[in-house]
Amino acid sequence: MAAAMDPGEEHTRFIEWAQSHGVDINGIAPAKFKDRGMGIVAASDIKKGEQIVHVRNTSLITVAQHAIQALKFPTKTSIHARLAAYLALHYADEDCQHQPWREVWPSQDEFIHILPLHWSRKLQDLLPHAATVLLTAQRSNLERDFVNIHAIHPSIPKVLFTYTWLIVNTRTFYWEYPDLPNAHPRLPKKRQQLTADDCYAMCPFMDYFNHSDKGCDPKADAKGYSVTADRAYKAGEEVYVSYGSHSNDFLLVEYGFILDTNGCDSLPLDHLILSQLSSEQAEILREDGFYGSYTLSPTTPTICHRTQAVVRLLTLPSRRYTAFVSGTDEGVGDQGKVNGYVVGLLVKYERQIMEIMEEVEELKAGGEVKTAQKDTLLRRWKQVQSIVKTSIDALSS
Ligand SMILES: C[S@@+](CC[C@H](N)C(=O)[O-])C[C@H]1O[C@@H](n2cnc3c(N)ncnc32)[C@H](O)[C@@H]1O
Repeated sequence: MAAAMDPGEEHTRFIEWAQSHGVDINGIAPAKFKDRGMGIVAASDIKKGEQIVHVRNTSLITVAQHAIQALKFPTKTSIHARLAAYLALHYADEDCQHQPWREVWPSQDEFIHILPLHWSRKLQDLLPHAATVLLTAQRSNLERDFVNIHAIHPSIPKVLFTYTWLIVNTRTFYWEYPDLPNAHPRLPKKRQQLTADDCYAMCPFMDYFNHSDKGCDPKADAKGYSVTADRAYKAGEEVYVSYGSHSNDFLLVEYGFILDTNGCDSLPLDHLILSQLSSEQAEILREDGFYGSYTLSPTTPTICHRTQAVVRLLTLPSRRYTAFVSGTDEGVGDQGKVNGYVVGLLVKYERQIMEIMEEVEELKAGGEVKTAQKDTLLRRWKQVQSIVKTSIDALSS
Protein backbone atom coordinates (compact mmCIF):
# COMPACT_ATOMS: atom_id res chain seq x y z
CA MET A 1 0.00 0.00 0.00
CA ALA A 2 1.47 3.36 -1.06
CA ALA A 3 1.98 5.87 1.71
CA ALA A 4 2.50 9.63 1.63
CA MET A 5 5.80 10.39 3.34
CA ASP A 6 4.69 13.94 4.16
CA PRO A 7 1.40 13.55 5.96
CA GLY A 8 0.77 17.23 6.72
CA GLU A 9 1.67 20.21 8.86
CA GLU A 10 0.04 19.03 12.06
CA HIS A 11 2.23 15.92 11.96
CA THR A 12 5.39 18.00 11.40
CA ARG A 13 4.39 20.13 14.41
CA PHE A 14 3.75 17.01 16.47
CA ILE A 15 7.11 15.43 15.59
CA GLU A 16 8.94 18.61 16.68
CA TRP A 17 6.93 18.63 19.90
CA ALA A 18 7.56 14.91 20.50
CA GLN A 19 11.32 15.26 19.96
CA SER A 20 11.44 18.06 22.52
CA HIS A 21 9.38 15.91 24.92
CA GLY A 22 11.58 12.86 25.33
CA VAL A 23 10.80 10.94 22.12
CA ASP A 24 13.92 9.69 20.27
CA ILE A 25 13.09 8.72 16.69
CA ASN A 26 15.59 6.74 14.64
CA GLY A 27 15.11 6.01 10.94
CA ILE A 28 11.29 6.04 10.91
CA ALA A 29 8.61 8.61 10.11
CA PRO A 30 4.82 8.88 10.24
CA ALA A 31 2.98 8.43 6.95
CA LYS A 32 -0.62 8.61 5.80
CA PHE A 33 -2.29 5.52 4.34
CA LYS A 34 -5.45 5.31 2.29
CA ASP A 35 -7.21 2.68 4.40
CA ARG A 36 -5.81 2.95 7.92
CA GLY A 37 -5.10 6.57 8.75
CA MET A 38 -1.57 7.17 9.90
CA GLY A 39 1.17 4.60 10.32
CA ILE A 40 4.93 4.39 10.59
CA VAL A 41 7.30 3.77 7.68
CA ALA A 42 11.04 3.20 7.52
CA ALA A 43 12.57 6.57 6.46
CA SER A 44 15.81 4.77 5.58
CA ASP A 45 16.91 1.13 5.55
CA ILE A 46 16.72 -0.33 9.06
CA LYS A 47 18.68 -3.30 10.38
CA LYS A 48 17.13 -6.03 12.48
CA GLY A 49 17.61 -5.25 16.19
CA GLU A 50 18.02 -1.45 15.77
CA GLN A 51 16.11 0.63 18.28
CA ILE A 52 13.77 2.77 16.18
CA VAL A 53 12.03 4.74 18.91
CA HIS A 54 12.33 5.41 22.61
CA VAL A 55 9.76 7.37 24.59
CA ARG A 56 10.82 8.63 28.01
CA ASN A 57 8.47 7.71 30.84
CA THR A 58 7.99 11.40 31.74
CA SER A 59 6.27 11.93 28.35
CA LEU A 60 3.51 9.39 29.00
CA ILE A 61 0.03 10.19 30.21
CA THR A 62 -0.58 7.88 33.17
CA VAL A 63 -2.81 8.09 36.21
CA ALA A 64 0.34 8.50 38.32
CA GLN A 65 0.56 12.10 37.16
CA HIS A 66 -0.27 14.84 39.56
CA ALA A 67 -2.77 16.45 37.15
CA ILE A 68 -4.83 13.23 37.12
CA GLN A 69 -4.34 12.39 40.80
CA ALA A 70 -5.57 15.90 41.58
CA LEU A 71 -8.95 15.06 40.02
CA LYS A 72 -9.56 12.82 43.06
CA PHE A 73 -11.51 10.04 41.41
CA PRO A 74 -13.25 7.58 43.73
CA THR A 75 -11.20 4.37 44.13
CA LYS A 76 -13.63 2.27 42.06
CA THR A 77 -13.04 4.47 38.96
CA SER A 78 -11.21 2.45 36.30
CA ILE A 79 -7.89 3.69 34.90
CA HIS A 80 -9.58 3.81 31.49
CA ALA A 81 -12.27 6.15 32.85
CA ARG A 82 -9.72 8.39 34.63
CA LEU A 83 -7.65 8.86 31.48
CA ALA A 84 -10.76 9.47 29.36
CA ALA A 85 -12.13 12.00 31.87
CA TYR A 86 -8.79 13.81 32.03
CA LEU A 87 -8.69 14.10 28.23
CA ALA A 88 -12.33 15.25 28.14
CA LEU A 89 -11.81 17.89 30.83
CA HIS A 90 -8.92 19.38 28.81
CA TYR A 91 -10.56 18.93 25.41
CA ALA A 92 -11.46 22.58 24.89
CA ASP A 93 -8.19 23.86 26.37
CA GLU A 94 -6.07 25.05 23.45
CA ASP A 95 -3.11 25.76 25.73
CA CYS A 96 -3.12 22.16 26.94
CA GLN A 97 0.45 20.81 27.03
CA HIS A 98 -0.63 17.90 24.81
CA GLN A 99 -2.26 20.02 22.10
CA PRO A 100 0.18 19.11 19.25
CA TRP A 101 -0.32 15.42 20.09
CA ARG A 102 -4.13 15.67 20.21
CA GLU A 103 -4.14 17.31 16.79
CA VAL A 104 -2.88 14.10 15.18
CA TRP A 105 -5.50 11.83 16.76
CA PRO A 106 -8.43 10.57 14.69
CA SER A 107 -11.62 12.65 14.75
CA GLN A 108 -14.99 11.58 16.18
CA ASP A 109 -16.17 11.22 12.59
CA GLU A 110 -13.43 8.70 11.79
CA PHE A 111 -14.48 6.63 14.81
CA ILE A 112 -18.11 6.71 13.64
CA HIS A 113 -17.06 5.09 10.38
CA ILE A 114 -14.82 2.37 11.74
CA LEU A 115 -15.88 1.37 15.25
CA PRO A 116 -18.82 -1.06 15.57
CA LEU A 117 -19.88 0.76 18.76
CA HIS A 118 -21.02 3.59 16.46
CA TRP A 119 -22.53 1.41 13.73
CA SER A 120 -26.28 1.37 13.21
CA ARG A 121 -28.27 -1.28 15.07
CA LYS A 122 -29.00 -3.03 11.74
CA LEU A 123 -25.32 -3.67 11.14
CA GLN A 124 -24.50 -4.46 14.76
CA ASP A 125 -27.20 -7.16 14.71
CA LEU A 126 -25.37 -8.84 11.84
CA LEU A 127 -21.95 -9.05 13.51
CA PRO A 128 -20.47 -12.51 14.13
CA HIS A 129 -21.39 -13.85 17.55
CA ALA A 130 -17.89 -13.42 19.02
CA ALA A 131 -17.87 -9.75 17.98
CA THR A 132 -21.33 -9.22 19.50
CA VAL A 133 -20.13 -10.58 22.84
CA LEU A 134 -17.14 -8.23 22.78
CA LEU A 135 -19.26 -5.26 21.73
CA THR A 136 -21.75 -5.91 24.54
CA ALA A 137 -18.89 -5.96 27.07
CA GLN A 138 -17.37 -2.80 25.58
CA ARG A 139 -20.71 -0.97 25.71
CA SER A 140 -21.25 -1.96 29.32
CA ASN A 141 -17.72 -0.88 30.36
CA LEU A 142 -18.26 2.48 28.66
CA GLU A 143 -21.66 2.91 30.37
CA ARG A 144 -20.21 1.97 33.78
CA ASP A 145 -17.31 4.40 33.30
CA PHE A 146 -19.59 7.22 32.15
CA VAL A 147 -21.92 6.76 35.13
CA ASN A 148 -18.96 6.88 37.54
CA ILE A 149 -17.45 9.95 35.89
CA HIS A 150 -20.79 11.74 35.47
CA ALA A 151 -21.34 11.51 39.23
CA ILE A 152 -18.24 13.63 39.89
CA HIS A 153 -17.83 15.60 36.66
CA PRO A 154 -21.38 16.20 35.37
CA SER A 155 -20.10 18.85 32.95
CA ILE A 156 -18.52 16.23 30.65
CA PRO A 157 -21.02 15.48 27.83
CA LYS A 158 -21.54 11.80 27.01
CA VAL A 159 -20.57 12.30 23.35
CA LEU A 160 -17.24 13.82 24.36
CA PHE A 161 -16.59 11.17 27.02
CA THR A 162 -17.34 8.43 24.47
CA TYR A 163 -14.81 9.98 22.09
CA THR A 164 -12.01 10.29 24.66
CA TRP A 165 -12.84 6.81 26.04
CA LEU A 166 -12.38 5.41 22.52
CA ILE A 167 -9.14 7.39 22.10
CA VAL A 168 -7.89 5.67 25.25
CA ASN A 169 -9.21 2.31 24.03
CA THR A 170 -7.49 2.49 20.67
CA ARG A 171 -4.28 4.33 21.60
CA THR A 172 -3.00 3.10 24.95
CA PHE A 173 -0.22 0.65 25.69
CA TYR A 174 0.23 -1.86 28.44
CA TRP A 175 2.02 -0.13 31.30
CA GLU A 176 2.86 -1.93 34.50
CA TYR A 177 3.23 1.21 36.55
CA PRO A 178 6.80 0.64 37.70
CA ASP A 179 7.79 2.86 40.60
CA LEU A 180 8.62 5.83 38.44
CA PRO A 181 11.07 8.32 39.89
CA ASN A 182 8.50 11.05 39.24
CA ALA A 183 5.48 9.02 40.26
CA HIS A 184 3.15 10.12 42.95
CA PRO A 185 4.39 8.72 46.27
CA ARG A 186 1.11 6.87 46.79
CA LEU A 187 1.39 4.91 43.54
CA PRO A 188 3.49 1.94 44.68
CA LYS A 189 0.87 1.06 47.29
CA LYS A 190 -1.98 1.38 44.81
CA ARG A 191 -0.12 -0.60 42.20
CA GLN A 192 -0.91 -3.82 44.02
CA GLN A 193 -4.61 -3.20 43.47
CA LEU A 194 -4.23 -2.82 39.71
CA THR A 195 -5.37 -5.59 37.40
CA ALA A 196 -4.18 -6.13 33.83
CA ASP A 197 -7.23 -4.17 32.64
CA ASP A 198 -5.97 -1.15 34.53
CA CYS A 199 -2.47 -1.05 33.14
CA TYR A 200 -2.79 1.62 30.50
CA ALA A 201 -0.56 4.50 29.49
CA MET A 202 -0.85 6.90 26.60
CA CYS A 203 2.42 7.15 24.78
CA PRO A 204 3.21 9.92 22.26
CA PHE A 205 4.44 8.79 18.83
CA MET A 206 4.17 5.09 19.77
CA ASP A 207 0.46 5.45 19.03
CA TYR A 208 1.28 6.03 15.34
CA PHE A 209 2.16 2.34 14.86
CA ASN A 210 -0.43 0.15 13.17
CA HIS A 211 -0.91 -3.48 14.17
CA SER A 212 0.16 -6.69 12.51
CA ASP A 213 0.08 -10.23 13.90
CA LYS A 214 3.80 -10.32 13.10
CA GLY A 215 5.21 -6.95 14.09
CA CYS A 216 7.75 -5.42 16.43
CA ASP A 217 7.12 -6.01 20.10
CA PRO A 218 6.99 -2.76 22.09
CA LYS A 219 8.91 -2.99 25.36
CA ALA A 220 8.29 -1.03 28.51
CA ASP A 221 10.58 -0.57 31.47
CA ALA A 222 10.89 1.97 34.25
CA LYS A 223 12.58 4.40 31.81
CA GLY A 224 9.81 4.31 29.22
CA TYR A 225 8.84 2.57 26.00
CA SER A 226 10.95 1.41 23.11
CA VAL A 227 10.51 -0.39 19.83
CA THR A 228 13.27 -2.44 18.21
CA ALA A 229 13.10 -3.65 14.60
CA ASP A 230 11.96 -7.30 14.52
CA ARG A 231 13.60 -7.71 11.07
CA ALA A 232 15.37 -5.65 8.42
CA TYR A 233 13.21 -3.00 6.70
CA LYS A 234 13.74 -1.24 3.39
CA ALA A 235 13.12 2.54 3.25
CA GLY A 236 9.41 3.18 2.63
CA GLU A 237 8.18 -0.13 4.10
CA GLU A 238 5.52 0.12 6.80
CA VAL A 239 6.74 -0.88 10.26
CA TYR A 240 4.07 -2.48 12.44
CA VAL A 241 3.95 -3.39 16.09
CA SER A 242 1.84 -6.18 17.49
CA TYR A 243 -0.95 -5.05 19.83
CA GLY A 244 -1.18 -8.66 21.08
CA SER A 245 -2.49 -12.04 19.88
CA HIS A 246 -5.89 -10.83 18.80
CA SER A 247 -8.57 -12.43 16.65
CA ASN A 248 -10.18 -10.36 13.90
CA ASP A 249 -13.44 -10.13 15.89
CA PHE A 250 -11.45 -8.50 18.70
CA LEU A 251 -9.59 -6.16 16.34
CA LEU A 252 -12.86 -5.15 14.70
CA VAL A 253 -14.66 -4.27 17.93
CA GLU A 254 -11.76 -2.72 19.82
CA TYR A 255 -9.87 -1.05 16.96
CA GLY A 256 -12.22 -0.90 13.97
CA PHE A 257 -10.29 -3.01 11.45
CA ILE A 258 -9.60 -6.61 10.47
CA LEU A 259 -6.42 -8.13 9.03
CA ASP A 260 -6.51 -9.99 5.71
CA THR A 261 -4.18 -12.62 7.14
CA ASN A 262 -4.16 -13.09 10.86
CA GLY A 263 -2.30 -16.03 12.40
CA CYS A 264 -4.07 -15.25 15.68
CA ASP A 265 -7.57 -15.50 14.27
CA SER A 266 -9.93 -18.08 15.74
CA LEU A 267 -13.47 -19.31 15.40
CA PRO A 268 -15.27 -19.37 18.75
CA LEU A 269 -17.72 -22.27 18.96
CA ASP A 270 -19.61 -21.48 22.19
CA HIS A 271 -22.70 -20.26 20.38
CA LEU A 272 -22.87 -23.55 18.47
CA ILE A 273 -22.13 -25.88 21.40
CA LEU A 274 -23.58 -24.43 24.61
CA SER A 275 -27.15 -24.71 23.31
CA GLN A 276 -26.62 -28.48 22.80
CA LEU A 277 -25.94 -29.12 26.50
CA SER A 278 -28.50 -30.40 28.98
CA SER A 279 -28.43 -28.67 32.38
CA GLU A 280 -26.76 -31.78 33.90
CA GLN A 281 -24.05 -31.74 31.24
CA ALA A 282 -23.48 -28.01 31.80
CA GLU A 283 -23.12 -28.67 35.53
CA ILE A 284 -20.59 -31.47 34.96
CA LEU A 285 -18.52 -29.21 32.69
CA ARG A 286 -18.62 -26.36 35.21
CA GLU A 287 -17.40 -28.70 37.94
CA ASP A 288 -14.61 -30.01 35.71
CA GLY A 289 -13.64 -26.51 34.55
CA PHE A 290 -14.58 -27.20 30.92
CA TYR A 291 -17.66 -24.99 30.50
CA GLY A 292 -17.34 -22.57 27.56
CA SER A 293 -14.41 -20.98 25.67
CA TYR A 294 -14.53 -23.53 22.85
CA THR A 295 -12.54 -22.51 19.79
CA LEU A 296 -11.34 -23.78 16.49
CA SER A 297 -7.98 -22.59 15.30
CA PRO A 298 -8.08 -21.95 11.54
CA THR A 299 -4.43 -22.30 10.48
CA THR A 300 -4.33 -26.10 10.58
CA PRO A 301 -7.92 -26.59 11.68
CA THR A 302 -7.52 -27.81 15.24
CA ILE A 303 -10.24 -28.46 17.75
CA CYS A 304 -9.07 -27.07 21.11
CA HIS A 305 -8.79 -29.34 24.15
CA ARG A 306 -11.89 -27.85 25.79
CA THR A 307 -13.94 -28.59 22.67
CA GLN A 308 -12.54 -32.11 22.59
CA ALA A 309 -13.83 -32.52 26.14
CA VAL A 310 -17.32 -31.09 25.65
CA VAL A 311 -17.92 -33.04 22.43
CA ARG A 312 -16.89 -36.26 24.18
CA LEU A 313 -19.42 -35.52 26.91
CA LEU A 314 -22.08 -34.90 24.26
CA THR A 315 -21.37 -37.96 22.14
CA LEU A 316 -19.72 -40.73 24.20
CA PRO A 317 -20.56 -42.81 27.27
CA SER A 318 -19.65 -40.78 30.38
CA ARG A 319 -16.75 -43.06 31.40
CA ARG A 320 -14.96 -42.27 28.12
CA TYR A 321 -15.44 -38.54 28.73
CA THR A 322 -14.09 -38.98 32.28
CA ALA A 323 -11.07 -40.96 31.03
CA PHE A 324 -10.31 -38.15 28.55
CA VAL A 325 -10.58 -35.21 30.97
CA SER A 326 -8.68 -37.05 33.71
CA GLY A 327 -5.89 -37.76 31.21
CA THR A 328 -5.97 -41.55 31.56
CA ASP A 329 -6.97 -41.90 27.89
CA GLU A 330 -5.85 -39.49 25.16
CA GLY A 331 -9.03 -40.36 23.30
CA VAL A 332 -7.40 -41.04 19.91
CA GLY A 333 -9.84 -43.89 19.20
CA ASP A 334 -12.81 -41.52 19.53
CA GLN A 335 -11.34 -38.72 17.42
CA GLY A 336 -13.30 -39.66 14.28
CA LYS A 337 -16.59 -39.43 16.18
CA VAL A 338 -15.60 -36.08 17.73
CA ASN A 339 -14.59 -34.66 14.33
CA GLY A 340 -17.84 -35.90 12.79
CA TYR A 341 -19.90 -34.14 15.46
CA VAL A 342 -18.02 -30.84 14.98
CA VAL A 343 -18.42 -31.12 11.20
CA GLY A 344 -22.20 -31.51 11.69
CA LEU A 345 -22.30 -28.27 13.71
CA LEU A 346 -20.16 -26.46 11.15
CA VAL A 347 -22.30 -27.57 8.20
CA LYS A 348 -25.39 -26.09 9.90
CA TYR A 349 -23.42 -22.92 10.72
CA GLU A 350 -22.29 -22.65 7.09
CA ARG A 351 -25.93 -22.38 6.01
CA GLN A 352 -26.60 -19.66 8.60
CA ILE A 353 -23.52 -17.77 7.42
CA MET A 354 -24.79 -17.72 3.85
CA GLU A 355 -28.14 -16.32 5.00
CA ILE A 356 -26.44 -13.62 7.10
CA MET A 357 -24.17 -12.65 4.20
CA GLU A 358 -27.19 -12.26 1.96
CA GLU A 359 -28.77 -9.97 4.56
CA VAL A 360 -25.61 -7.85 4.75
CA GLU A 361 -25.39 -7.64 0.97
CA GLU A 362 -29.00 -6.49 0.75
CA LEU A 363 -28.43 -3.57 3.13
CA LYS A 364 -28.51 -0.28 1.25
CA ALA A 365 -25.32 1.72 1.82
CA GLY A 366 -25.72 5.47 2.39
CA GLY A 367 -27.60 7.04 5.31
CA GLU A 368 -27.06 5.16 8.57
CA VAL A 369 -25.20 2.25 6.94
CA LYS A 370 -21.85 3.42 5.54
CA THR A 371 -20.26 1.62 2.60
CA ALA A 372 -16.99 1.05 4.46
CA GLN A 373 -18.83 -0.49 7.45
CA LYS A 374 -20.81 -2.83 5.23
CA ASP A 375 -17.66 -3.84 3.33
CA THR A 376 -15.77 -4.59 6.55
CA LEU A 377 -18.64 -6.69 7.86
CA LEU A 378 -18.89 -8.65 4.61
CA ARG A 379 -15.14 -9.20 4.56
CA ARG A 380 -15.30 -10.58 8.10
CA TRP A 381 -18.13 -12.96 7.20
CA LYS A 382 -16.19 -14.16 4.16
CA GLN A 383 -13.27 -14.93 6.48
CA VAL A 384 -15.55 -16.82 8.89
CA GLN A 385 -17.06 -18.70 5.96
CA SER A 386 -13.62 -19.66 4.71
CA ILE A 387 -12.49 -20.86 8.18
CA VAL A 388 -15.65 -22.97 8.43
CA LYS A 389 -15.20 -24.45 4.92
CA THR A 390 -11.52 -25.29 5.48
CA SER A 391 -12.34 -26.84 8.84
CA ILE A 392 -15.14 -28.98 7.42
CA ASP A 393 -12.78 -30.28 4.72
CA ALA A 394 -9.90 -30.91 7.13
CA LEU A 395 -12.03 -32.60 9.81
CA SER A 396 -13.93 -34.76 7.29
CA SER A 397 -10.80 -36.21 5.71
C1 LIG B 1 -2.72 3.11 17.82
S1 LIG B 1 -3.64 3.69 16.49
C2 LIG B 1 -2.52 3.56 15.15
C3 LIG B 1 -2.44 4.85 14.33
C4 LIG B 1 -3.67 5.17 13.55
N1 LIG B 1 -3.69 4.46 12.28
C5 LIG B 1 -3.81 6.66 13.31
O1 LIG B 1 -4.27 7.07 12.23
O2 LIG B 1 -3.53 7.46 14.20
C6 LIG B 1 -4.76 2.35 16.28
C7 LIG B 1 -5.75 2.53 15.14
O3 LIG B 1 -5.08 2.42 13.90
C8 LIG B 1 -5.85 1.68 12.96
N2 LIG B 1 -5.10 0.46 12.63
C9 LIG B 1 -4.09 -0.12 13.32
N3 LIG B 1 -3.58 -1.17 12.67
C10 LIG B 1 -4.28 -1.29 11.53
C11 LIG B 1 -4.23 -2.19 10.43
N4 LIG B 1 -3.35 -3.18 10.37
N5 LIG B 1 -5.11 -2.02 9.42
C12 LIG B 1 -6.03 -1.03 9.46
N6 LIG B 1 -6.12 -0.13 10.47
C13 LIG B 1 -5.25 -0.26 11.50
C14 LIG B 1 -7.17 1.38 13.64
O4 LIG B 1 -8.06 2.40 13.30
C15 LIG B 1 -6.82 1.47 15.11
O5 LIG B 1 -7.93 1.81 15.91
